[in-house]
Amino acid sequence: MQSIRRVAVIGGNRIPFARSNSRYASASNADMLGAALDGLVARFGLAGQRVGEVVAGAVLKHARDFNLTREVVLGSKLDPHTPAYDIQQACGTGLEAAILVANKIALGQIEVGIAGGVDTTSDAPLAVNEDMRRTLLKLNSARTVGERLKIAAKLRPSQPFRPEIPRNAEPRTGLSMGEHAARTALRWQIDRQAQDELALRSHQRLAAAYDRGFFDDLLTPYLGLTRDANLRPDTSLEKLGSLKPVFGAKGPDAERATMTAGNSSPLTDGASTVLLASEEWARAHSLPVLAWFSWSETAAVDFVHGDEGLLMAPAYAVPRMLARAGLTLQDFDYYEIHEAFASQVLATLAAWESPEFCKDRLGLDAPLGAIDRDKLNVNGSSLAAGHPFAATGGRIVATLAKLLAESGGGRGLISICAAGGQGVTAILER
Ligand SMILES: CC(=O)CC(=O)SCCNC(=O)CCNC(=O)[C@H](O)C(C)(C)COP(=O)(O)OP(=O)(O)OC[C@H]1O[C@@H](n2cnc3c(N)ncnc32)[C@H](O)[C@@H]1OP(=O)(O)O
Repeated sequence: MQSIRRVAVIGGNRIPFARSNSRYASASNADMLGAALDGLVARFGLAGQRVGEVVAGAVLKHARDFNLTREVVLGSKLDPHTPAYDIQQACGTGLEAAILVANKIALGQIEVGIAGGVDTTSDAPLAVNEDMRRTLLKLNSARTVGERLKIAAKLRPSQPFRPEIPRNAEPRTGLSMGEHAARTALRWQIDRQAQDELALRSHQRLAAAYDRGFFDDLLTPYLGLTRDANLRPDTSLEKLGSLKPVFGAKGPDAERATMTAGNSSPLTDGASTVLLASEEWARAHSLPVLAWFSWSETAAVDFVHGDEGLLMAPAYAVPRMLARAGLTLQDFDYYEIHEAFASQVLATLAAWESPEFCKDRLGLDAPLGAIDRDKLNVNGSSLAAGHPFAATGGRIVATLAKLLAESGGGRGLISICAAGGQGVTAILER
């Protein structure tokens, strides 16, 4: 048996994120992931090299993209002998890909790997309705003209085109991510002002990070964008406060709705990649280590039968990970909590502060307690940058690793909520 090895985060590269149906409206997942990968290959001199594995994914994929990542690798400057495959863990995809690569490096199965993610809601896969799909499949496999004509005759105007457009909703409840989060916001009594303040801080901090050049070596301009297009440096509490609630805004609790377009992450297009390696590989290639990838945990909640919030799984994953690592919630210099919605970040923090939640749900004698909010998402997060589902993990890993390198050391916590009631978390250290 090999012993476990340290896993280095060498760096990341992403393209600026764009709001859905804007600058990247005609770019495909393959185009965007390809652009992020090309930038990473160029930055770290990987052209012609055979990398151990490339693992990436997209939440929304066309049928033609059955192994999107391999196709992107074949179109890149990496050695074509580089194995590559897709994974899918909703918004946790990018981080889960990094965990997979990190674990293989830690076990000595590969020396270097690339994790990534991409998503576009502009170029979402569109399917025909079920009847039409089955008829078209039969038509495709018909052997004779006669058979084809017989099947085609069944296509009637009464069986119209009716496309099925993917919805940002849970199949088991039919509710959107936002509607689920609105229920959680009510349960935890998350107020509007606190959500708007979190959103404002996200924009201000992301803008400041851009202004000081923090993203210069984390980002490759793409299709004319050099910054995340959702970023609004000029937003204010007044503007945010004037927006109408969009989730939880119907039904008996409509009066108490708090979630708006300003304190919810927008539908976004974009891609990210991260380079991970063994210490030996990094040394042999004279590449500095930004941070070490140390612990990870994935949890799931029963939002279907139980009363657990859809996006609350990180509230369970983090304490499990802390227990294994022998750490407390306060033992961190930075907290990167993905901002799907401001209310979901605040509900997660409230759960960790709640003696009842920590006792009844986590089985702890004492609450995990509060975190220092000044250490939360210090370079902004998804409310300002946007959230191209599978690409968010890579954005966060690269941002946190660079932050740790820049500040000379410390420890950072990553927490990402995902559809399906799951949560993916990890720790980076330096
Ligand atoms: C998927 C997983 O696995 C887990 C997760 O992460 S769950 C999260 C998944 N993501 C989502 O669910 C996406 C949620 N977001 C949405 O569906 C949409 O963005 C939304 C419904 C919230 C808003 O959509 P929209 O109405 O098209 O937004 P948009 O037109 O841009 O904004 C509405 C208004 O707010 C304003 N606005 C938005 N953000 C603002 C800000 N920060 N400051 C000031 N004004 C702002 C806009 O300017 C616009 O104003 P006008 O109407 O005057 O032009």
